[in-house]
Amino acid sequence: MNDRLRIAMAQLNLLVGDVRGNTLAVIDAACRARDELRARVVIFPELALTGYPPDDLLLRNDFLGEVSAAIAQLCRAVRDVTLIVGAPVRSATGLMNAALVIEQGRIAATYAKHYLPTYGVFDDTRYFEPGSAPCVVEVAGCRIGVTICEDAWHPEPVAWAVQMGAEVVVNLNASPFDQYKRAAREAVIRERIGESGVAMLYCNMAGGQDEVVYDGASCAFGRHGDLRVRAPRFRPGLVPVDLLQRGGGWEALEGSIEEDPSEEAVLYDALVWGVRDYVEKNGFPGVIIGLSGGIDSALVTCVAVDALGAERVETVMMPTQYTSEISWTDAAALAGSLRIRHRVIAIEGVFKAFSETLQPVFADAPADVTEENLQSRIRGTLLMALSNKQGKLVLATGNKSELAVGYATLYGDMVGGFAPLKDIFKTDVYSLARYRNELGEVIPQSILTRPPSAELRPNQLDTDSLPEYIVLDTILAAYVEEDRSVEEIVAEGYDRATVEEVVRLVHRNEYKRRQAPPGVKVTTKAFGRDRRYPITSGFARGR
Ligand SMILES: Nc1ncnc2c1ncn2[C@@H]1O[C@H](COP(=O)(O)OP(=O)(O)OC[C@H]2O[C@@H]([n+]3cccc(C(=O)O)c3)[C@H](O)[C@@H]2O)[C@@H](O)[C@H]1O
Ligand SMILES: Nc1ncnc2c1ncn2[C@@H]1O[C@H](COP(=O)(O)OP(=O)(O)OP(=O)(O)O)[C@@H](O)[C@H]1O
Ligand SMILES: NC(=O)CC[C@H](N)C(=O)O
Repeated sequence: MNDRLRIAMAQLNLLVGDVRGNTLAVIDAACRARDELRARVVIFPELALTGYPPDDLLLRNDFLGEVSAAIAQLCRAVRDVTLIVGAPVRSATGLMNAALVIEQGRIAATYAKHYLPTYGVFDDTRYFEPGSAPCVVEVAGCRIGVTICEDAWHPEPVAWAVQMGAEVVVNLNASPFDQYKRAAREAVIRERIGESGVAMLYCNMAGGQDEVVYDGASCAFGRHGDLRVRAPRFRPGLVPVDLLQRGGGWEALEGSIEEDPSEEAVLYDALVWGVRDYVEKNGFPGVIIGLSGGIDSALVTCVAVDALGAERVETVMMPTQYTSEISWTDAAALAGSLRIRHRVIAIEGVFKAFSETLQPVFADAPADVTEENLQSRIRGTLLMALSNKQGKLVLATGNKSELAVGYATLYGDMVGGFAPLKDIFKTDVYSLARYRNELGEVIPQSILTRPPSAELRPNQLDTDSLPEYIVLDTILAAYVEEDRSVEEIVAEGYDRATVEEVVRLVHRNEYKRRQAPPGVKVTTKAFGRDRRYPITSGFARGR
C-alpha cells in the first residue's frame, strides 16, 4: 500500500455562466496536475463548472442542461486522476450545491453542501436544498472526506466525515475577499482540526466576479493545526499538497507558504484584480476616467493602469472656472508619469449653454446645488459620450465615505460601469495612494496633501458639507459595517448631533446607492448585495 499521496488544489479564475470555458479549464488543470505534478487527486473550487455565484442562472433548465453535458464531458476527458469538483446537480427533490468525485470516467460519489449561507453576499438557499449525508472516498489507501465552503464554518460536516472514517478532509470554496477573511478562514480550519484531528485542504477560487473578488490563498493544515501550504493571493495556479501516512494517520507535509507583503498591498491588489477581471470578463478594450487633480481619480487611474496597462487607460480633465491651476498641473503630471493618454475638454461653453437654456425657467432663482450638479453632469455626459464612441468602460471614482452620505451627483460623477473605490473609505484612499507611491512615485505630493474639494463653487471644501473624514469614516465604520447604534457610537465619545446627522444621511441616500455602479467588496460589509436596506424607510429619518 502507498504511504504517500499528492493532492493538487486547482485555484482557478473562472467565469460565471461560461460552463464550456470553465469545463475546459477544469480538464486542463486536471491533466496538468496528473502529468506535471504527478498528483493522484485534484480538488477544485465550489461550483467550479458554473462559477460562483451563478445566481438565477440556476433557475434555468437550459443552463442546468449545459452543466449536465459538461459533467459527462469531464467524465470522458480525464482518466488516471481523481477529480473532486463543484457543480450544481439535480436531486430527486431539487438542486444540490454538489461536489462530484469523478474517477476513471464515472461519478464515484456525490456530496451535497450541508450549510447553505444566506448572510452577506450569499443566497444559497434561494436555489439549493441542503445535503444531510457525509461523503468519504478512498484514493490510494487514504480516506478523504468532502465538504463545501460554509460547511467548514460549522463543526458538524467535518465531524460527520471523520466519524465515517475520513483521514483527511478537503473543502471546496468560493470565499470572497475581505480584509480580515484569510485570518478568519484559517482560524475556522484550525478549529475544525482541533475538534477532529485530521489534516485539511482548503481550495479557493481566484479573481473578480462583479461585486466580489476571490483572493485564492488556498491552504493546507496538518493534523495539529499547523499551516503547511498556502497559495498566493488572487493569482490562479495549481498547488500541490503532499500527504504522508505516519503514526496511524495521514499528515500534510510542509510545502510553500505565501506571506502577505502588507495590508495596503493586499487591499490594492484586490482592487487591481477586481478592475482587471471586470474589464476583461466583460470584453472592454479599455477604460476612461475623469481626472480632476484630486486623490480619488488619481488612485482609480493608478489601479486601472496596474490592472490593464497604460495603453488601455485614458483620462480626461474637464475644467471650469472653479478648477484651480494646481488641479490642471497635478492631473497632467500624474498622467505623464503613468504614460497614459490625457485630454483636456473645457466645459465652460456647455455649462453656459445649459444655464442660458434654463434661464427662462429658473429666472432669478439664486445659484445653488443645481449649478454644482450641472457641472458634474456635463462631465458625466461627456465621459459617457467618449465611452459610446470608443467602446471603453467609464470608471466611477466615488469612495465609500461619499457614497454612504450621498456626497455625489446622480448621473454626474456617479456615471460609469464600475466603481473601484466603492468599498474604500476616504481615509483609506490616502493610505492606498501612499502605498502606490512607494512602488514608484507617480501621484504628485500636492494631491496627497491638499484638502479634498469638489471644486464645484469658489473655494469649496468637502469639510463645508461633511465632518472631517477621520471622524466621518469612524462613525460610518461603526454604523454601516458593525451595525452599532447611535447611542453606542455617542458613548464612544462622538458628538451626538454629528452622529445623528451622519446616520440620517446614510439612510436618506439609499436611493443613490441603489443606482450606483457595482464595485469590489473589500470590507466586512460593502454597499450592494452585501447590505440590503429599504429605500423607502422611516428609520432614522429625523424629525
Ligand atoms: N428618495 C429618493 N428616491 C429617488 N430619487 C430621489 C430621492 N430623493 C431625492 N431624489 C432625487 O435625487 C435628486 C438629488 O440628488 P442629486 O441630483 O445627486 O443632488 P444632491 O444630492 O442634492 O447634491 C449632490 C451633492 O453631492 C456633492 N458632490 C457632487 C459631486 C461630487 C462631489 C464629490 O466631492 O465627489 C460631491 C455636491 O456638492 C452636493 O452636495 C433630487 O433632486 C431628486 O430628483
Ligand atoms: N475638472 C475635472 N475634470 C475631470 N473630471 C473631474 C473634474 N472634476 C471632477 N471630476 C470627476 O468627478 C469626480 C468627483 O470629483 P470631485 O472633485 O467633485 O470630488 P472628489 O471626490 O474629491 O474626487 P477627486 O478626489 O478625484 O477630485 C472626480 O473624481 C472626477 O472623476
Ligand atoms: N460560498 C460559501 O459558502 C462561502 C461562505 C464562507 N463563510 C466564506 O465566505 O468563506
